Amino acid sequence: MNILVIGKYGQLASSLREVAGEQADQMEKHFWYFAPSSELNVADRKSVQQLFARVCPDVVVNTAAYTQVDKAEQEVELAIAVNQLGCKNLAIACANLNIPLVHISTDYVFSGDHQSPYTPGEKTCPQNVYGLTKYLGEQEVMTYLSQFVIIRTAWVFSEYGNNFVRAMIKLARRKQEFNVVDDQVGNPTYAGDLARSIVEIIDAIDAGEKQWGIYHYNGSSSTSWYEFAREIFALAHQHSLIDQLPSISPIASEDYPTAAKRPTFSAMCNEKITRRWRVKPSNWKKGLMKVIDRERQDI
Ligand SMILES: NC(=O)C1=CN([C@@H]2O[C@H](COP(=O)(O)OP(=O)(O)OC[C@H]3O[C@@H](n4cnc5c(N)ncnc54)[C@H](OP(=O)(O)O)[C@@H]3O)[C@@H](O)[C@H]2O)C=CC1
Ligand SMILES: Cc1cn([C@H]2C[C@H](O)[C@@H](COP(=O)(O)OP(=O)(O)O[C@H]3O[C@@H](C)C(=O)[C@@H](O)[C@H]3O)O2)c(=O)[nH]c1=O
Repeated sequence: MNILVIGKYGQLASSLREVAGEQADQMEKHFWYFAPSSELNVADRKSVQQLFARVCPDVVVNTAAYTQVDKAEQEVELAIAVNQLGCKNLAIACANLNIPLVHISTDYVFSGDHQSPYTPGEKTCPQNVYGLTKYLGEQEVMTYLSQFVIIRTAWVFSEYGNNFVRAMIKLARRKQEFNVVDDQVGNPTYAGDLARSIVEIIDAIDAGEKQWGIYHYNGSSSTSWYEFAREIFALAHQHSLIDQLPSISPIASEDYPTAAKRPTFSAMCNEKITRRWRVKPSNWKKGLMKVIDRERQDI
């Protein structure tokens, strides 16, 4: 199959390149084309159509998004252009070619007032601009296309780009004391696991499977940002990535003011995606170890 991935240097796109590159059979079975933002602006309908005409994809994976949660509160138009209009352009281009779109969305479409993991059919109620624009992007995909797999994921981290794990490690090298919020709970997701699952879903689509719909994919257990930070530091210290364990204090969200409000609880249920597409949920603790290993190699 000709697989067109929208995005090349973002963290999920980088993990997809690594996973696809690692598996010899992937390179034999499929042709992977990764389009960076310098080549394709998803908000520009004409350039989307031109790229599709050139690559002639059999399936498209959209990893591109405006992902700066706090900045989105100011840059509303840009967030809408990428996260909503971009999805509309991709969905229409896929519909014209009669091909499926695998699109990535977020746990931030939910309000966070739940006590048990959100299932894909549950009511959405975004609390911030980023979450709202991602929700609107989902709606565009469902309006213009019938063949889609929307994968909502959460708290993604990896060896690449900016993410909470790498930010914490950087912070620990500069500061010995800081505060981390303890009243926001979610399921971290290792981008390498999500990438592997996307590859498996593409293989299943190639084999004729058509379970179109919305799915949730995140880590198999929940934690707070504070507890997550503690695990990051414990492992980083144990494996000599940082010299000293920093002292971190758990705080309430109201004591860590941010431009965007975040959901207090956004754990999502993996049951539907594991049953229908037979993928494994992310083992984020193993993923964390891989990121720490890579950081050590890079010292
Ligand atoms: N990071 C997280 O914690 C989470 C992310 N998600 C979702 O997962 C997906 C992947 O996120 P992640 O890899 O972390 O995000 P990144 O911010 O690391 O990467 C975003 C990507 O979007 C591309 N991009 C941005 N603007 C445009 C544009 N106008 N046209 C084309 N491409 C553009 C960038 O291009 P380039 O490659 O050139 O830099 C980059 O590849 C996104 O849909 C995001 O909403 C969901 C939940 C959690
Ligand atoms: C750096 C830092 C953050 N925090 C808090 C702020 C926030 O509530 C929480 C997480 O911060 P971040 O800004 O790294 O995470 P955030 O950008 O909110 O992460 C989100 O990104 C988007 C793209 C998604 O789709 C979500 O699933 C989620 O992963 O940690 C602290 O409490 N102390 C700190 O020192």
